[in-house]
Amino acid sequence: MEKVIEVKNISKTYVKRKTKESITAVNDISFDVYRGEVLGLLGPNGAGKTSTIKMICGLLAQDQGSIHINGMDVRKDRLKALRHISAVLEGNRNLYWRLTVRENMEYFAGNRGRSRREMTNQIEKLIIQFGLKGKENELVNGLSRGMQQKLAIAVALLANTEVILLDEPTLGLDVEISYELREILKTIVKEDRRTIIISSHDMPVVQELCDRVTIINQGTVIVDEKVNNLLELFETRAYSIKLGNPLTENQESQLLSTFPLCTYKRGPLQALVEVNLERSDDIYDLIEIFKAERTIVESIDRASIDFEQVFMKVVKGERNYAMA
Ligand SMILES: Nc1ncnc2c1ncn2[C@@H]1O[C@H](COP(=O)(O)OP(=O)(O)OP(=O)(O)O)[C@@H](O)[C@H]1O
Repeated sequence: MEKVIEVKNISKTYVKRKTKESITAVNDISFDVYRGEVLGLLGPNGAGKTSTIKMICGLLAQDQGSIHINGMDVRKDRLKALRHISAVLEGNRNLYWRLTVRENMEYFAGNRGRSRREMTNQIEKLIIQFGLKGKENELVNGLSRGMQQKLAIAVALLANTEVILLDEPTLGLDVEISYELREILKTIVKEDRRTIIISSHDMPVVQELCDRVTIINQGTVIVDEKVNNLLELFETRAYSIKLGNPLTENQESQLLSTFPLCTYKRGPLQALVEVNLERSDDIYDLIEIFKAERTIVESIDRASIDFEQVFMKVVKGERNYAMA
């Protein structure tokens, strides 16, 4: 597969003006994005996602390292490289507030070698796809936040660039709009096969849309893996164990010290342990804890897991999330 975006060893340190304190937001990050791939750029607050996206679209200069888009250096060949990118950044909408929905679309579609008819057809298609029908002649100013966000993404698509960067596309939207946007993006991803980077805290969006994720924490990459592989890996390790009698206090504290990320739910007569067994030997440690007080194990089942749980486990630093 052909690399469209190549991020090599980039770093960025900010120096606070008042205190002169320096903050390393990005520390030697590298990753590639291949043609037609949807990459999720994830990480907890302050991990360095927005800084990374801003460097990719040339809004922020890295201190070290290089970024190439279709082989063009974003710093040295800036204009040529940026011709391939459209970005929707958080809180920085690519829209004119005093123009209507349709005027914005027509303005940003530009010509880009397309005939007027072709452009009008694409605008019509996006108006329907993004649920903007009936709003075409309204000023952006008066639209709801969800509508503005949908229009911002539609406008980014209209530029017909190969690369689209979406920073937190569903942030601050209510559940319904967020779901609707996710479904629209799903169709676009399937139909268009553009190369997309999505930075998001919205794990259902990531699970549904992304082929691969790069997870960063404190400015460095901690995981770069296909979404399905990560889910599979954690699924094969997640167990749900039903106990016929609750654990003693001593057993409970041993369980939580051996498996700090497990959950223990105690009922009056029964109990449930949900645990991730990272190494095959872990099962023996677990059984030893139950055996010590002759606890009845009623069943051991594989637990289902979603991407939100995978993300939390990776970020909280389970001992070994690398692929076996
Ligand atoms: N202009 C700036 N000046 C000083 N520090 C900054 C600046 N921009 C970002 N930072 C700091 O750099 C670190 C990384 O910030 P960045 O916005 O890239 O992270 P993020 O992963 O996008 O976070 P979030 O999910 O909260 O948006 C944070 O500690 C942030 O406070």
